[in-house]
Amino acid sequence: MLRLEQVSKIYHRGSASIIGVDRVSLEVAAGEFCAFMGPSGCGKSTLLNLVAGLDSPTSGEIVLNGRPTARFSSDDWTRIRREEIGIVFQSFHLVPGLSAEENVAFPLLLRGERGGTMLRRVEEVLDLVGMNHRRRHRPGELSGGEQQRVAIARAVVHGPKLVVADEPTGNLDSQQGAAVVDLLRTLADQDRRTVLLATHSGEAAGSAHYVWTMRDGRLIERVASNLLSLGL
Ligand SMILES: Nc1ncnc2c1ncn2[C@@H]1O[C@H](COP(=O)(O)OP(=O)(O)OP(=O)(O)O)[C@@H](O)[C@H]1O
Repeated sequence: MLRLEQVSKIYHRGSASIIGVDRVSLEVAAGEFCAFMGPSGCGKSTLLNLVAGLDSPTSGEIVLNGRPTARFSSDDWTRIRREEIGIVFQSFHLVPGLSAEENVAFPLLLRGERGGTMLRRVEEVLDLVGMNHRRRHRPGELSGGEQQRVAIARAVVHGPKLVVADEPTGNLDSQQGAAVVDLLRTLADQDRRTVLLATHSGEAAGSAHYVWTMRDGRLIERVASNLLSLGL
């Protein structure tokens, strides 16, 4: 579903070159939940941004569902993000003036969907994240964990095959964080979505099927997530 070949991202600031991601090669199959873990600045966000087309690589190739992304125009990327990718950020980015269900409906409205079928889909994903009972609440009336669950519902309402989550538990306490990563695991296990998670947290990464550790923009080691708790 996703393949990276020797992907690098170098940022230039004046005469300085800053390595974002350094010669990363990997393959992620459909339905896999893969976490990227490592210290601040190791390249986790850069890697996810490259995969989601929010940034473009300096060199190397990214192949998404058999298509090299270098060939995508910015209009292609907009359509692909609207149809095939769901993105979850650390700060939930919900629209404050809209209710939970209006926030979740938003991507469908952008696609021109209306009516009963759309409303049923919104209800279905709010059920999936356990937030139907709060559907009329605005973000300011929800806890951080609840807001993130609504943000996940919004990220998957259009049925994307790939979900990219950048530090989704960063603003949450450990109990709320656990509920959020469990939900990401459900998206992979039940719906066969591919999920990429960037996190500092070994606890969060432990919910993935496997974890890539990163340092200085490089993938270091692929670890089975059940070994994380043993400190291996
Ligand atoms: N737009 C940019 N311009 C210049 N350098 C950047 C830019 N974005 C990221 N970097 C640099 O690239 C490197 C990787 O950053 P990145 O944000 O991917 O790390 P991260 O692992 O996600 O960190 P954190 O856990 O703190 O979010 C860092 O050295 C960072 O300073």
